[in-house]
Amino acid sequence: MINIDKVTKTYGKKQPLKEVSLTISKGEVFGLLGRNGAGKSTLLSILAAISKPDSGTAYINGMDSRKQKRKVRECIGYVPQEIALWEQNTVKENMIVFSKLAKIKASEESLKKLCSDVQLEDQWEEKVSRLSGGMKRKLNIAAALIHQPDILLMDEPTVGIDLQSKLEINRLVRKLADEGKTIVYTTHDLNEIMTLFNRIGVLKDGDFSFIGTANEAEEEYGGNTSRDEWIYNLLNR
Ligand SMILES: Nc1ncnc2c1ncn2[C@@H]1O[C@H](COP(=O)(O)OP(=O)(O)OP(=O)(O)O)[C@@H](O)[C@H]1O
Repeated sequence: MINIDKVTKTYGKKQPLKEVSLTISKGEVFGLLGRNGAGKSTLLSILAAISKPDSGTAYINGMDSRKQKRKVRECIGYVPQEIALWEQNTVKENMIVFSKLAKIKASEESLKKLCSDVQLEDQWEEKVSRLSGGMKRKLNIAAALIHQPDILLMDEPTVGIDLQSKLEINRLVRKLADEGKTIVYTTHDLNEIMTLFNRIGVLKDGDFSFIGTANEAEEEYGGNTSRDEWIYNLLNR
């Protein structure tokens, strides 16, 4: 469970987060939306205990992300926007390095199982530099799951990848939520906005301008306009 209580973050003259509050339940898939620069990655990095709020508190499973950084990181899996892998090593070698970094004594079998959960079993011995963009994303997701986190934070995990990988990632996200993991996921993808999330939240001018289901958003912003148009309005108004 995630409880964000009046979190503020300022960078110079910019204030992407102004006393933002939100509760996300266990097993929920929450779509974090907003225009470029709205503060989505800033909020994810605070939840991941990578950066600190200037004021307010983010509680992760009841723990203060600022004061109990190490314990918070143990229950968070973070998939960053930028793919971060050792290109000259194999999938297997990458998974072993990630498990060592996470200080987890994972068996080769369990690491391979995580890769097969993201349909990468055939690439186990393949060099990362030979993988497609979608495969690299899936490997980053498998790596984020090594320490069996309760919460998965995913920053645009499907941007710029092939349709098959995207659908596989979407299915995995729903499966992980069904198993009880809490997922916060940023996207600009219209289909994901409509179908993937239990709730969506739109960050605008430092706070949530909308929190609710996609259907509720459509009722509020839809009317006679096309889907593209009302989602544009949802993000911009
Ligand atoms: N380390 C930093 N130093 C200074 N400004 C920053 C820093 N990180 C983010 N910002 C600024 O804070 C604002 C929010 O950025 P953030 O990356 O959180 O937005 P975003 O919603 O994730 O955008 P995108 O959809 O483009 O990824 C932007 O104006 C950005 O330029």
